[in-house]
Amino acid sequence: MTKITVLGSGSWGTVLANLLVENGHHVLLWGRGEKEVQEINTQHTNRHYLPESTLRPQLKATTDLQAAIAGTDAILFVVPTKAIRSVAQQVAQQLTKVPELKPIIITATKGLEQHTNARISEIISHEIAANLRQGVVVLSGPSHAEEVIKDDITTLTVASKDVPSANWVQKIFMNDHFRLYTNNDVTGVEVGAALKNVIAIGAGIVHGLDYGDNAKAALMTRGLAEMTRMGVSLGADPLTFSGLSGLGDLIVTCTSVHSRNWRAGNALGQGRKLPEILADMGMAVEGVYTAKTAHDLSIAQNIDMPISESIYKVLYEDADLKTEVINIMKRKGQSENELMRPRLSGESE
Ligand SMILES: NC(=O)c1ccc[n+]([C@@H]2O[C@H](COP(=O)([O-])OP(=O)(O)OC[C@H]3O[C@@H](n4cnc5c(N)ncnc54)[C@H](O)[C@@H]3O)[C@@H](O)[C@H]2O)c1
Ligand SMILES: O=P(O)(O)OC[C@H](O)CO
Repeated sequence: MTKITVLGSGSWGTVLANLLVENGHHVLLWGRGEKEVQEINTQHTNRHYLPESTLRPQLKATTDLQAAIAGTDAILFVVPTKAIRSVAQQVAQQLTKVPELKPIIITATKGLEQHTNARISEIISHEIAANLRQGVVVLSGPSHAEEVIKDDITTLTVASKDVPSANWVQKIFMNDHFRLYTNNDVTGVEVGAALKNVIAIGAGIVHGLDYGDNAKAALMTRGLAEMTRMGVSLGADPLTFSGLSGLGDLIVTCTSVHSRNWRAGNALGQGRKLPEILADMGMAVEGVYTAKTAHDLSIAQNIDMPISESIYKVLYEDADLKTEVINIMKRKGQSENELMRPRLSGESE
């Protein structure tokens, strides 16, 4: 039987662990909260993150990282972006004690690290030396935990430069309601996954401000153009952005009430303040964090990202929402044919 370690007992980690149990694998879920781990083991629930769901009784959780990793075939990271590096360092410490283990590493986290602008697979590959593991595989796509836990139909992308590792991950996750496609464009998949969260905050803002469907379609389409521009500047294939990890995830995150990013934006549009929104959410809202990285990256790469930049200003500079919308509309006329438009210094965003 395949043994899989899942790191992060929040919404997505718990649901992916539960799905792997459903597929017949031996799964150990590692969490940092003793109470949460006890609840999963004894009541088969995780009420803070999944209030209405019951988990499979075979799913076991632990706070002991060494025990979670012992004898494992694969380690799946599902902690928020800001925790990835420190958790990867802890994992590397454990793997050094058992160098013969060499698990496949998987990540389902969506973000870009602040200050370094690094993608999740880059952080993990750097912190866990290649001699301690097999390939690093990225799992991404339109997938809300709230629907996967109900066995609703979901499709994802598994991206890796290591084809055997990607094929292995595709196989362990697939079943009649969970379908995966492989992709070798790791950069495109990870950049799309991270940047769509920023655009989803914008989609929530537009809804909260009571703009119509035209505005929502415009935001998603021009947001996708920004995501693609940035991805291509970092070496991604533009076609990846039409796939599940790009357009697919953008659609679900910009239109679903399950989305934490959309809900945060919607609350901002209705006039609530960010600290209060985040405190009430009690779950990762990755787009808030990624908006800062997108801002830094757009300067570093000299890439024009007016929508993401406006969202950054709303989040970090307390900019007025309606003024930002009007400023985007009043920008100089552009051609839709242009893929790589540089950031124009001094232009009003
Ligand atoms: N929720 C979803 O439907 C969903 C779907 C696809 C991808 N994702 C991505 O998965 C990642 C996790 O999201 P989530 O929704 O599960 O978040 P969440 O807020 O529901 O859970 C995060 C979990 O990580 C734990 N954690 C935080 N910092 C930690 C640390 N330093 N060490 C150990 N554990 C730590 C928290 O205690 C919590 O259990 C995010 O990048 C998100 O974008 C989420
Ligand atoms: O709830 P969100 O906004 O974090 O989005 C979750 C997933 O990324 C959707 O695919």
